[in-house]
Amino acid sequence: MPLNNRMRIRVPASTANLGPGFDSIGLAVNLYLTLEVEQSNQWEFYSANQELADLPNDEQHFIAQVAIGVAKKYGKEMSPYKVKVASEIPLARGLGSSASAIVAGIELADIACELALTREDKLLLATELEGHPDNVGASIYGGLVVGSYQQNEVDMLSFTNLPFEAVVVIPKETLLTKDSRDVLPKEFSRSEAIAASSTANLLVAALLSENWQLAGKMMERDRFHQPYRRPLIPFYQAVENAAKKNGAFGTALSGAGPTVICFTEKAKGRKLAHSLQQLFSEMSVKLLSIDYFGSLVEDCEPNSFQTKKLV
Ligand SMILES: Nc1ncnc2c1ncn2[C@@H]1O[C@H](COP(=O)(O)OP(=O)(O)OP(=O)(O)O)[C@@H](O)[C@H]1O
Ligand SMILES: N[C@@H](CCO)C(=O)O
Repeated sequence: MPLNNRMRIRVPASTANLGPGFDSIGLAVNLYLTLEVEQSNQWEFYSANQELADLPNDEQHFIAQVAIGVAKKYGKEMSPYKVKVASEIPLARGLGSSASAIVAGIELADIACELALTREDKLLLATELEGHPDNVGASIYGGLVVGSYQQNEVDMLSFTNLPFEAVVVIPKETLLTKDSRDVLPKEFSRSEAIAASSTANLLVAALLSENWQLAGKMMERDRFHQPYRRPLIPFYQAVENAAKKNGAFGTALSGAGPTVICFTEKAKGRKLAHSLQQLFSEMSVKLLSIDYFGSLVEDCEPNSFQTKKLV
């Protein structure tokens, strides 16, 4: 369907890795990037979010660039759109903001150019742009995703009905994924690779069999990235200790950080969130549930949220 009327695109945030599942495991959570789009004679971006205020307001906007690039890949020309953006996903904090923007751009190109992309097509396009499938997979499919990106293919499974929830501790400071990847080793020895991948394998088995104690142990045993990134996150240990004392079964760095994510069994998150907010009052503490819908496109009423033009 060509995009003549106003449409809404909604994409969930995501947390990647869950400890040892580096570049492979992702979980969609209930914070959203929402776009209202309608055809226009030029690209225009509007938002009421202060955090998005410094982004370009024209064709240079990241979401426009993604949409234009995807259309081009399919031999189509992307016509310009007026885009209103609302986001609950903090930028560069480890909650998949760039992945959600990539998925939104792909969804926009799909509906605008009638590409009829499948979820698998969107996953491959998004993975090529992001470099790994964990965040984008969760944002597209929803739920818990486990994926592998090799030889220009992405294989992924997604899981629903997961009886756990999460509390995130989000600092004010940003940490760009690029900077947080720069501190990681380029290579691992065979024994390190076996330890790291066996930990990730067992994490998946533990989560899916609801063995929370073992899942938490595997989150802490990550060998791929957390040992190298922890020095960048001075409050990590304090959050982990407090989370354990207050009912979390596991703690991990959310994506590339600096947000720290703590997991509890269902219905135990509220108490944990309350305790962590009291202890870490200078940070934003949020109780999150799992999103099982993934990205959605629907018709919408005009002006369903307030915005102003980006400058
Ligand atoms: N809604 C958005 N619109 C335009 N650009 C965005 C948007 N969200 C994120 N970005 C771009 O992505 C950058 C952040 O990407 P980065 O990969 O560093 O962090 P992240 O995706 O939030 O964290 P992580 O990948 O660890 O989950 C921002 O600085 C901005 O350039
Ligand atoms: N798997 C990625 C997620 C952040 O983009 C990382 O940890 O760097």
